[in-house]
Amino acid sequence: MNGKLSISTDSLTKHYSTTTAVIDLNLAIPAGTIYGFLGPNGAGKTTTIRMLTGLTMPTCGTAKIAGQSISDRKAIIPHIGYLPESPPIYNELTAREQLEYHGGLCDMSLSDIQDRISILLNRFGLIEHADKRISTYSKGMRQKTGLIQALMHEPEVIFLDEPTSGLDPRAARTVREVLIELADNGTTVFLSSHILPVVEELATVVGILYEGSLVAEGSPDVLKERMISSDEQTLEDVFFKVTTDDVYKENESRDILE
Ligand SMILES: Nc1ncnc2c1ncn2[C@@H]1O[C@H](COP(=O)(O)OP(=O)(O)OP(=O)(O)O)[C@@H](O)[C@H]1O
Repeated sequence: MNGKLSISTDSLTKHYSTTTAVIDLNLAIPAGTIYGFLGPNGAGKTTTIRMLTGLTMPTCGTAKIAGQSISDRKAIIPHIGYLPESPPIYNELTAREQLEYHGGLCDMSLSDIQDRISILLNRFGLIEHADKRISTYSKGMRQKTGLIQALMHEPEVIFLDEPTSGLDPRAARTVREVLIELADNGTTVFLSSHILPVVEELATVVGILYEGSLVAEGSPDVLKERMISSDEQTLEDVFFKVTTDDVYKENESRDILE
């Protein structure tokens, strides 16, 4: 990890008519961080990711991804990979065609596209199915295709919404190993997941969103230490504590990012 910020937001806020989805979100995430983004259903995680990937405009506030303003989606696209909850892939295409198409959109050269497709299809055990239509794929195979697509242009920042969803244990382990390797090489991984043991294992920093506000942030160990209890604590205990109505106030844990 170095001091360069890959993701920074300043009072990022999104209102949908009468709903406030995200309010005054301030993030400062250095390159090489695996940032576990947690929160109950409806907390504002997807809205945050959609703002950070330029898919929806904030109502107010600003953000930069890899130094580029999110208001300029064209400028951020080459720097980001995004795996939403439902992988954005075409049933009519084969995985190879889908990935070639995506590589072209990312301005990759043909030889880079072919090299990356081959490496990643092998890594995720999909090579034998690469020339079958995606419409014939299982949920896990679709998920792997979406994940490869998010990674193939080697973006500096990767946004992942439940990346291990639908994967068998071996594939889920491969994903975890790949994410650790990416972060070791300076890629920033923004990981939204309800699977707390996965976040606890992978994340170097965890942020917990509750009703649109960041109510806790810090390393999993720091957050656990801040729980006032003699019992052994898990990230799940922290999650339940900070997402009750008796909102746990954020304080010194943010210092670790600044
Ligand atoms: N397009 C939209 N129009 C109106 N309200 C929306 C829209 N998208 C999200 N919301 C509302 O914004 C709030 C935050 O939703 P969001 O999808 O960001 O939460 P989330 O944390 O991703 O939830 P989940 O874990 O269930 O996926 C919710 O109250 C939701 O109903």
